[in-house]
Amino acid sequence: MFNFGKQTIKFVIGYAKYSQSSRVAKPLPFKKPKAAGNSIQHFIDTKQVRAVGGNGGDGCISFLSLWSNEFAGPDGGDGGHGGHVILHATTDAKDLCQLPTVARAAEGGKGENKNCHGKNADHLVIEVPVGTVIKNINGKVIGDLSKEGLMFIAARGGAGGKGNQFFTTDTEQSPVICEFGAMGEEIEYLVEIRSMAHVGLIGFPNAGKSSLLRAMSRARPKVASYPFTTLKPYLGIVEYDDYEQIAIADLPGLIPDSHKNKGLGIQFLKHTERCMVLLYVVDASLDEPWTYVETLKHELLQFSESFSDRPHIIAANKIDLPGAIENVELIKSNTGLPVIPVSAKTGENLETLMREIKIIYDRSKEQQQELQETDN
Ligand SMILES: Nc1nc2c(ncn2[C@@H]2O[C@H](COP(=O)(O)OP(=O)(O)OP(=O)(O)O)[C@@H](O)[C@H]2O)c(=O)[nH]1
Ligand SMILES: [Mg+2]
Repeated sequence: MFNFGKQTIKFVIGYAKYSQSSRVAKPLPFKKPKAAGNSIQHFIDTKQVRAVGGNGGDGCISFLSLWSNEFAGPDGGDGGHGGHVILHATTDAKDLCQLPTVARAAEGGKGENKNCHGKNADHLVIEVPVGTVIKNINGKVIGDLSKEGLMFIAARGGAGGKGNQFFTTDTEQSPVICEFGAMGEEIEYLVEIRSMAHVGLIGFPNAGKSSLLRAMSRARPKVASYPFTTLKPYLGIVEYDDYEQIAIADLPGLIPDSHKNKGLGIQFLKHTERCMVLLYVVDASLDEPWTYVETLKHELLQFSESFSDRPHIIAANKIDLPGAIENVELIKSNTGLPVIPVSAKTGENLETLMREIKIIYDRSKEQQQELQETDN
């Protein structure tokens, strides 16, 4: 009926044979379990990196010899340029895990005869999160990738060497010299992320910072009744009716002498350096809670003087506990700062706190815009 070619018939027969033999049940193949050892990925926010630019390709010494012209002159081509190492800020990257400890760009290709130019190497472009700061080995800031798309050339590649054709002059028609490709730069950097939160939660351990962030946003930082539950900064986004989104950073707790590396130290405060607003969270149910605010302020100033003029308010947390509400007025009178009594547990007064944050945020945003306009 059908006009099958010879080959097609062979295939059909072969298939039938295969399906007959596959009727025999076989056990499922053994599946190797996944390694459990390194399945946890840590958030990497600082890294020391050695950036090495690619070397340029060497020039070539060559002389052209044609059937009609045995001595047709020098034709050694130039070497290609080495690649740069470039850091590129993008919102796709979340931490510095893509940044290798030694970032080495490719070398340029060698020059060839017949004046062939060596291949220019591709640049090594490494994606880092927006908010990455690049410091030299002495700790001085030399690059700040604060906006999406900004790039930083960490190490330049070497230029390609010239071939002997380049050195031909009126008096020297057959130069036997060429250049080596230049070496790429090799520079060490300290790279760190400064998160771009708008509001930073500052407080003693157990004050209820993580609980507040949980209550205000969809972030789910760990909450527990022991100190130093939060070991790393945690970001949450609060959405408002006007579609404004404010990023709030929950930070590890500060204690007296944190700047002397007590507790978890103060290095994580680098994440608050860009916060527009600081929210001091104090446990209002404790005795003399205003003294905690003074300590927090002192520790912040030990990290950076820039915190002195940062807008800040106090959230007097845990007002559901006995004795807390009486302390609110005392905190106000002792610190002279705006105090908002809240309870992260019951959600009492949270709306007032969020409204207050928005007002201060809007105000400082306007101030920043005015400053930028006057600068321009
Ligand atoms: N009663 C009451 N308890 C609260 C409130 N807020 C937080 N807590 C409790 O306080 C304890 C500490 O809360 P966390 O949110 O982990 O405190 P933290 O400031 O993030 O602490 P660290 O991460 O250790 O710095 C937990 O047991 C919470 O349940 C509150 O408004 N009322
Ligand atoms: Mg916490």
